Amino acid sequence: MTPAARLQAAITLLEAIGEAAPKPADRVASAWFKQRRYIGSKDRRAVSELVWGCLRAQARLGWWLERLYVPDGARARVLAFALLEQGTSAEELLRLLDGGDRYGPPSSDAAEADWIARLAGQPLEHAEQPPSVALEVPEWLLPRFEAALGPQAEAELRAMRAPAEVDLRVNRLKATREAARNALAEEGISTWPGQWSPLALRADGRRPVAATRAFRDGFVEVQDEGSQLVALLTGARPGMRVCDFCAGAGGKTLALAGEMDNRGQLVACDVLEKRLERSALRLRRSGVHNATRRPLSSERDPWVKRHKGSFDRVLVDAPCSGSGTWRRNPEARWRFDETGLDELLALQASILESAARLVRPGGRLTYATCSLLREENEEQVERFIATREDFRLLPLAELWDDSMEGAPPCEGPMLRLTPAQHGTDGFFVAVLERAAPNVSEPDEAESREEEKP
Ligand SMILES: C[S@@+](CC[C@H](N)C(=O)[O-])C[C@H]1O[C@@H](n2cnc3c(N)ncnc32)[C@H](O)[C@@H]1O
Repeated sequence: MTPAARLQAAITLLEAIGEAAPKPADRVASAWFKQRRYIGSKDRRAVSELVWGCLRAQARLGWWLERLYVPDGARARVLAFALLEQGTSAEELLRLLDGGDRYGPPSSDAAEADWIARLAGQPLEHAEQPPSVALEVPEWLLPRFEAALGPQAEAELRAMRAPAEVDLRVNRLKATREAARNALAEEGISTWPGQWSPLALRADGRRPVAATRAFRDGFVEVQDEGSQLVALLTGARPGMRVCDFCAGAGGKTLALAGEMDNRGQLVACDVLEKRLERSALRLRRSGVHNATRRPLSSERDPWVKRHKGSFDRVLVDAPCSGSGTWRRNPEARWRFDETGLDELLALQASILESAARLVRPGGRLTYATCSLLREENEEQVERFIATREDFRLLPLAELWDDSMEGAPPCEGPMLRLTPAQHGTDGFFVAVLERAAPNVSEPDEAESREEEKP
């Protein structure tokens, strides 16, 4: 592809992402590239870099376009990004636009040539941008980040603007970390051990791991190191009965299965059956034999009542704002509002309350999110404990020693991981233990009501 054709491809893809909202950008992009198999890997990387650059700089680009009275759109954004962040000069850009390349963008008019000349040489981040623009965070959310992260908020939000590393989790059922690392190296993929998880490998990210034999043979899965820690801290062990209550496409189910060494029972639940189905192939590839999938009508599905008190471990990887994963899904930050957050908070509380019923006395309930907001994390757990005398928070340091080497990365009973501090996506984990019998569940009466026809 010529540089001009790459520009045009980026404009078209950015437009497609905008039109397909709220569909996640990575899904739109992968379908878009699939329909254009003639685009080679180098060009694909260059186009993606432009598009993801624009998504990461959404607010700052918008600020610049508004300042120069430029009508907003995919073309303006891609061109502005090339000028502001990629160091393309105005002359170079105009040469590309006006060079008559049949696969390039249509040539520029006088108004466009004028703003291109004025924008060239400016920095993407400007001292006059308000903090929410410079830090790429919706204005209403900034105070919540500050409340959660204190003086670290700015550093974390800056870290969240950058792309994430490619993390892999070694599948214990098929390989050791060393064996997986060697297998990947033989296929030209360099990796190095992660900092926290004993199963983590960090890849250089320039070659697609999913195309390797090591991946197809189930030696590794792509999974952020923070997500690996959530699964490890759940403390699933061979022979246990384990429920992954919000299993989605099975990212953590796979990790739990590895910890169980294929022994015991693992049940993956979710309200989205299609998402749950996507885990089937991954479970097969990973050689997991002890997992079943259980679609739920809601968190209060009668299945929960029927299986109350029967699981040693229950993981609630709750639906959340995803505010810890903006490095991977930069567009997600603009796609939810205060009402959406309030709805999520109510859902999280309800899921936690219902999933808690599944835990046997002496068993554990793990609550996790990929959010950094206190409302979704510490406050949910504190509210739950305040109403449930039969659950107590387990100290993280103890749980950490059971599964990890080295000191835990934070103090206190709950774990919060952040991109700037830990090099992972933002995650939150709290593990609660259910007391021995004779403390009755407060919602027993209510759940009996539910079962009436
Ligand atoms: C953070 S995602 C789970 C990601 C998954 N555990 C993984 O590691 O790949 C949260 C999941 O909760 C599911 N969910 C939403 N509402 C639910 C409910 N009421 N009961 C159970 N699961 C629910 C969503 O469909 C979504 O798949």
